[in-house]
Amino acid sequence: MTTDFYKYHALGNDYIVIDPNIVNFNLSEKAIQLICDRNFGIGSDGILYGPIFTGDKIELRIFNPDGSEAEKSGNGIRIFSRYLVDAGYIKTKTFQLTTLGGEVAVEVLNPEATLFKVDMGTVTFESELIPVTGSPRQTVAIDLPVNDLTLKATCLSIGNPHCVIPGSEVSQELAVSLGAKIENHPLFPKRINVQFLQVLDRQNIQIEIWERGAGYTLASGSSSCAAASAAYKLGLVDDRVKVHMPGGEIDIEIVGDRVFMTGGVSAVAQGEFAKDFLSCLNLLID
Ligand SMILES: N[C@@H](CCC[C@H](N)C(=O)O)C(=O)O
Repeated sequence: MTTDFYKYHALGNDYIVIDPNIVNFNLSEKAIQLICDRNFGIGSDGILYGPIFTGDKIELRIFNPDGSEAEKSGNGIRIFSRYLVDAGYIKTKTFQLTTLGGEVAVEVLNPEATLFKVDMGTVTFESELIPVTGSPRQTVAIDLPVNDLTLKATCLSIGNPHCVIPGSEVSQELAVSLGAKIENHPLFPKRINVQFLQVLDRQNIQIEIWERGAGYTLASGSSSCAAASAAYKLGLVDDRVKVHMPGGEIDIEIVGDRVFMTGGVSAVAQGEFAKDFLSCLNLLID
């Protein structure tokens, strides 16, 4: 059997790895949508396409299930790092990856390669860099009108854009009812990932997530970095925070404007595309 794809999850946030060094496969928007479809395809919260070797860099491309390309993904980076170790590309404890959202530094924390620490890069609250429309400003506790509510949102970029909304309680219902409206709000020209944040104490936060291009997900690494950074900026938490999500927990450390994320990865499956499925995919490729 040849292996066309690998599937992993990080706290229930599942990704399919497609390695262009193995599969010569043109990933059109429609092909991505079909592969990620939970009824007509394999099903996942996204596709990790790589490694792409350019000079001494290892590039990773990250796709959402709607076919859009994301600049960064925290769980995606840990999953892809696990794949690089599993596939024998990486034999060192530390290495760098290049994403559209910048360079990240990865550390493999255990011999089984199930736990990773990632330097996710720097956070910015500057509206032009996220981006958020309107006059250039720091987007900390800004008004966000949605339906007949005016929410208080803190927006930031850690390579990809996030909008964090603190509240006294969070739930899946809240994320599902407001997520798509906020993702596609006119304030956010590149759309946005949304986190509903409840501060449990100064070292623990709970979040519910609505991901740009993916919808409701059980966990998100960049969302964990964003929610912890927003809570820290608002003075609600310390610089080390455990982020609780429906799928599990991630540890975040904030050092100046840099954010470090520590969390696990689990392998799920590896497999071959069936002939029927390949014919469907071929029809979707130009
Ligand atoms: N699940 C991810 C985030 C994936 C990208 C995101 N949907 C976007 O469009 O920016 C994570 O773990 O960070």
